[in-house]
Amino acid sequence: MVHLSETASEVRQCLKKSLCWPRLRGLESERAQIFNVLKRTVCFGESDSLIVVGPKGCGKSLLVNTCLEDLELDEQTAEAYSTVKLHGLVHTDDNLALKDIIQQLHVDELEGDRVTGSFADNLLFVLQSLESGDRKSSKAIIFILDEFELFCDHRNQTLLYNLFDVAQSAQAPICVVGLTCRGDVIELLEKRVKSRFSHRQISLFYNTDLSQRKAVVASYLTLPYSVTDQQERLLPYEFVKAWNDSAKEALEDETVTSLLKRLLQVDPSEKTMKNILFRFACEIDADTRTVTAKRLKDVFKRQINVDMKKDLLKDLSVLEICMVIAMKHHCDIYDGEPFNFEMVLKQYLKFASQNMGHQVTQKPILYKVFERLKDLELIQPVGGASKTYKKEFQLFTFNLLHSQVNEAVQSYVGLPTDVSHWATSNPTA
Ligand SMILES: Nc1ncnc2c1ncn2[C@@H]1O[C@H](COP(=O)(O)OP(=O)(O)OP(=O)(O)O)[C@@H](O)[C@H]1O
Repeated sequence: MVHLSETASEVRQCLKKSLCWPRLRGLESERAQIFNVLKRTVCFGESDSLIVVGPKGCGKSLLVNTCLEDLELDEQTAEAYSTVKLHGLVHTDDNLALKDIIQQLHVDELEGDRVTGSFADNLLFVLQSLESGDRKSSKAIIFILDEFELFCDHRNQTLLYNLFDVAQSAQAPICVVGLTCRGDVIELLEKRVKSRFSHRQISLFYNTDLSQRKAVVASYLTLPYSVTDQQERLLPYEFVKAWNDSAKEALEDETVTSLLKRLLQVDPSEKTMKNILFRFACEIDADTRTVTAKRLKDVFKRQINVDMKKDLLKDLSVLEICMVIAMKHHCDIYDGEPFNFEMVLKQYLKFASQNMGHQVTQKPILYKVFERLKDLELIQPVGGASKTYKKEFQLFTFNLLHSQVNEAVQSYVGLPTDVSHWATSNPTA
């Protein structure tokens, strides 16, 4: 006789397991592309470099880790390479990175030998210490640089320069793979570093298709009929069937669908969605026999209500809110086209001259406000910060939904009435 709490714990475990050990879905061509680059380095000693660019939580790490697993399983490449993983938030300077490279390559005994040489000498010495015979028989090294853009802040970009230099001049068989969220990352590279980079770039995007998102949620909520590991099976077939059927049904619920849609608009990253489902899994108790739409609604609503941007908007000053409204109006008029400070200023002045008369704020102060909104990431530069334009003409995109602005305006305590009227007025009228 199976106890109800044991069933609940088994269900929790199954769901958490599938949430924690994801398998890559789709991205076949990107996977093949990265795998081929890595394989060429490992099998033929062809050094290379590439950067995977995509927004947070879109699957960059999962994609690269899957390619590394593929490499491990491939008979031709197994054990013929070493992997070094560095992270921009951990390896905040090049010496820290070099120390970790030495540790990860298990060549610690070399550390004392070359402490007097330059960084480049030391790095090359470490890489060449793994060589044996000709280039093809040397052990290849795959460098994974997560949060790649942070390595660009290192002094003189020495690590990047040396890694790309080794890769380009084929001094040792290495492949440098950078992972970053910044689409303008190439512009962050110094000229001499940029010229050594292969310019191989792979871009990933969020999948915002609602029916595909539903299928993903369903796959995470589905319990397996057979347990593959050695555990004793506790869940009866009828229970699993009822659970899986109820999950499908709950996902067809109208409110659940609209909540999923809203979440895709607010935060399309799969990471967030998985966090919500993880919470759902944690809350499964002995009374949970099926997936109900009500439970799903509860967890999704809780997450959607924790809208960070909404919280940020709540703390803005009236002037900052005015600039946000001016941006919203610009987007309404020009159909979401990017804007620069001068364009937003024009919208603001149109309103201020009609409603505030003598209180019109000076341009330098408004520019400071604009910069603060940029620092809060409520607006985002198009194509990175360009040095060729004056900063007032740098183009930005609006990172807020109109509904977020409207809600913030409605809930703002003490906002002047003319500002709230302006927020809800039709700018094209
Ligand atoms: N194509 C996909 N297939 C399966 N899972 C995915 C896919 N894309 C994203 N995910 C899920 O999203 C989560 C985040 O993925 P991952 O950590 O690889 O993103 P990332 O782009 O590296 O994020 P960050 O920029 O924050 O480092 C993973 O747990 C993974 O389960």
